[in-house]
This record gives sequence, C-alpha cells and structure tokens, in this order.
Amino acid sequence: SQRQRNKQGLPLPPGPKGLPIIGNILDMPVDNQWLVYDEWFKTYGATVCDIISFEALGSRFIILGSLARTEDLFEKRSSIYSSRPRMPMAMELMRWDIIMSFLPYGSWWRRHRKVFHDHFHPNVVDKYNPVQLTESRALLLRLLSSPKDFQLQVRLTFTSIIMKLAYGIQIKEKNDPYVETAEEALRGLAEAGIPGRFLVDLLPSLKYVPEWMPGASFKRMAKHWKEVNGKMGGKPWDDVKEKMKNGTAVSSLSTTLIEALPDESDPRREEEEKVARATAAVAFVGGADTTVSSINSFFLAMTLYPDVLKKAQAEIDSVIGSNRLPDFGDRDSLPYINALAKETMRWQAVTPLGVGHMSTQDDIYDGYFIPKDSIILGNVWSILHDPVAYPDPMTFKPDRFLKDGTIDPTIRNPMSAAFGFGRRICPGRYLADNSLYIIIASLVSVFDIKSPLDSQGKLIKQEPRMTSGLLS
Ligand code: HEM
Repeated sequence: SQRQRNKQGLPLPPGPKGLPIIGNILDMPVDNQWLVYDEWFKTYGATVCDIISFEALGSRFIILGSLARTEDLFEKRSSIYSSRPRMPMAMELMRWDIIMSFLPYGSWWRRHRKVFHDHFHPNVVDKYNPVQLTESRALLLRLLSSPKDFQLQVRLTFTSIIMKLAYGIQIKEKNDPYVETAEEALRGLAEAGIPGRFLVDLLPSLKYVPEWMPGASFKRMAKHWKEVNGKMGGKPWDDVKEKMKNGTAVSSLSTTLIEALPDESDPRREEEEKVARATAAVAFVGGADTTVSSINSFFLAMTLYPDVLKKAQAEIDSVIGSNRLPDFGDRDSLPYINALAKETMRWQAVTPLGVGHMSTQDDIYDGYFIPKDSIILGNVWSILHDPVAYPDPMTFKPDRFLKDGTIDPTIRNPMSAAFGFGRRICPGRYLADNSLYIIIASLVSVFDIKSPLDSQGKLIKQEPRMTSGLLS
C-alpha cells in the first residue's frame, strides 16, 4: 500500500501483513510480547532478521532485535530516535507528563535529565551507599523473622531506600500513606505504560469522549490516577519544605534541591521548582518497582540453581569470613558476586522491551524506510539472550562473565541493553547497580534460599514464568 513505501520506493522493515485499517491489531500479542517478537524475527525475514515492523491502528511499530540495530538507531542517530510516543492516556489524561521518563525529546526534558544526572552520576552515587547499606541489613533482619514474605520485604527495602534518599522520610512498615499513594500511581502506570493498551492511545480523539459514555471507563480511571499522581509528587515535597521551615528536615535529595532553588520572589522560581519536585518524584517512579523485579528474579534463580548459591557463599566465606557482613568496600574483591549480579540483570530482563522511543523525522536506514512518529522498541530480551554473546542463554550461569577468577571485560555487559538505550538510557542505573550488589552480597552471606516444601516434605519445583507489562 501507499503507506508501506516512501518516495524512493524503499520498503518498511518486514513484518506481519495485517488487514486494512486496523493493521496488525489482531496479531498484536497481549502476553510476553518480547517472546512473540523474538519469533517474528525468524518468521518474517528472508533469513533470521533483527528488525521487524507492523502497524496497529495507525501507529507504526519498529522492533529492533540486536545490539547492532539499537546502536545504529538509538545511539548513532540519537537526534531523531530519542523522543517518546504520545501516549494520550498516560500523558494527557493521567498527567504523567510531570515525569521526565515520558517527556518528548527537547529542552524541557533536557532540563529534567540534567538535574537528575547531577545527583545520580557514577561519581556522586556513592553518597547513597550508607542508606543502601542500612536498608539491606534491615532486610536481613526482617527476612529472619518472616522469610515467607520475602517479596513484600524486598519491596519495602527499595521503597525505604528511595524515600529516604529522595525525601529523608522514614516510611512505616505497614500502611504508609506515602507508599500507598505512590504504589497506586505506579499501578496506573503499569496499565497505561504499554503502547496500545488503551484504545485512546491509538485513536487520540477518543480523549474527548465524555466520562459518562458507555465504554469511557478509561476516562474515569484516568481521572482517579491523575489525582493520585498529583499527590505522589506534591505531598512529600511539601512536607519536606514544611520541615525545612521548622528546622526538622533530614537532609536528602529534596533538601539539596530546595536549597539550590532561586528565591521565592525570583521569576524563575516556579519552573525551577517544578523540575526539582519532578526529579525527586521520578526517583520513586523509576527506582522502586524496577529493582524489586530484579531481586525477585535473583530469588527465583537461587531456587533453581543451588550450586550458584553455594559458590557465592563460598566466595563470601573465603574473602570476608563469618565475623562481619559484606559492605561496599568489598565489592572489588568479590568477582563471583559481581558476576551473579550481572547474570541476574541478563537472565530475566526487568523491562524486556525497554521503554518505547519515538522517531521525530522520516529516515532511511539500511535500505528501509522508517517513517516519522514510529514507535521504536529495542527487544532487550532478545539482545540479552543472543546465543553468540551469551552461549546457552536460557541457563543462569554467572561464570559466563568470569575468566581466571576476575570479570572478563570481553563479555558483553548486560547494562548495554538492560537499562535501555541512547540518550534516554536509564539515568538511575548506577544506583540500581549498587543496590543490587549490596543486597545480593548481604543475602547470600547469611541465608540459604530454597523452594518451599510440599506436604510430603519435598521441594516444590519452581518455574521461571514472567508477568507481562512495561515491567516484567
Ligand atoms: C533494575 C533496575 C532498573 C531498570 C531495569 C531500569 C530500566 C530503565 C529503562 C529500560 C528505561 C528507559 C530507557 C530508554 O528509554 O531507552 C529507564 C529510564 C529511566 N529510569 Fe530506570 N531502571 C532501573 C532503575 C532505576 C532507578 C533506581 C532509577 C532512579 C533512581 C531510575 C530512573 C529512571 C529514569 C528517571 C528514567 C527516564 C529517563 C529518560 O526518559 O530520559 N531507574 N529505566
């Protein structure tokens, strides 16, 4: 059809044909999409290919299946592949546009990104180590008394880390009002964050239908989540300001940001404060659920690969002994633990399709036409299961990253895909990496991790099955 080719007659990348008007909406997978797209790489290319495309209700999707492709587009051509899909549901109705992660590429996004970077780049991120250390030890204690709740406990750990470093707030273990608000907001995001999940994202004019119309339940959902979002960013920030006034604030990212703001009377104040407030809030949005998911995968891996756990424990025993717990100073002398953390990020990707980028110009790439406004997804799962880079990719094998007892720099670091790509790559990845290290090291130093037992006392075999969504 007309849309399939540009003026020079170049084709779009291959993909399922689809029907007129609705395109490939019927083919669009609802579950574990990354696996289906991984299959499509084999189905639609002349040989196995690593770029496919399809259309769903007017949106052009391009899926990239190799690091070579993501580097070509997200890095080498980053000036046109760094925006975000429009997402009317999340951005315009639920007002997630306060959060940097979803802003279109441009100067407003860049201001947010710079402030965030100032507080989380590799040379400053160690200032959060004390909070991470305290919270990982608190996790050990809680697990000792209620090991069955490990998922809850891990979640509490990350929430505590983020709330402390962002706002200096010590959260309550149960029914904390800040946490409840933020988690409700994140539930909305998980629903709305997937391109195509809500019809209004594919047909933006639907956003004008009145709330009472049959089928407009998305408008009522959006209204609720919009209120929750406002509270998530506003409440803790205002509380910190209040505490600073009466001298009771604990120093945190927020106090630092507030101190650096221009005076209340300065005309720049309002905008600067908006950016600062969003910076603290985005730490929670980006930093809570993501790292939880990777630690959950770690627990699963330990139940499936007991020898890995034994090896990790042996390393801790020989390097640290049994009189103290590991800390950040030990990191360089624990290569196996470092490899274990890397393999955790590789084996089950937290964001198996990354976060969608949007192209902002028509482009010609490798003989293909890539139209402006395409949604480009890097298939993180495919890249991290590339059998050439990672032989036997489905197996959990930290040793793949080691050579002669140290980390082998020739093995591709999962960070090259696990945190997304190009100018939008996750700016919280150094914080996440530190959290992952200290929690894994602390857990293996004191606990065995095994599957639960059935009524006959036999281990119940675990299966790696992942949930679908923006975060898996
Ligand atoms: C295991 C942990 C994490 C994973 C797997 C992860 C993954 C990602 C991915 C895939 C993206 C999108 C990149 C792209 O568009 O190509 C992203 C963006 C982002 N992440 Fe993370 N992340 C993690 C932890 C964190 C933490 C701890 C923070 C904050 C403290 C954070 C803050 C952000 C922010 C602010 C963005 C938006 C960047 C932008 O749009 O410019 N993330 N993350």
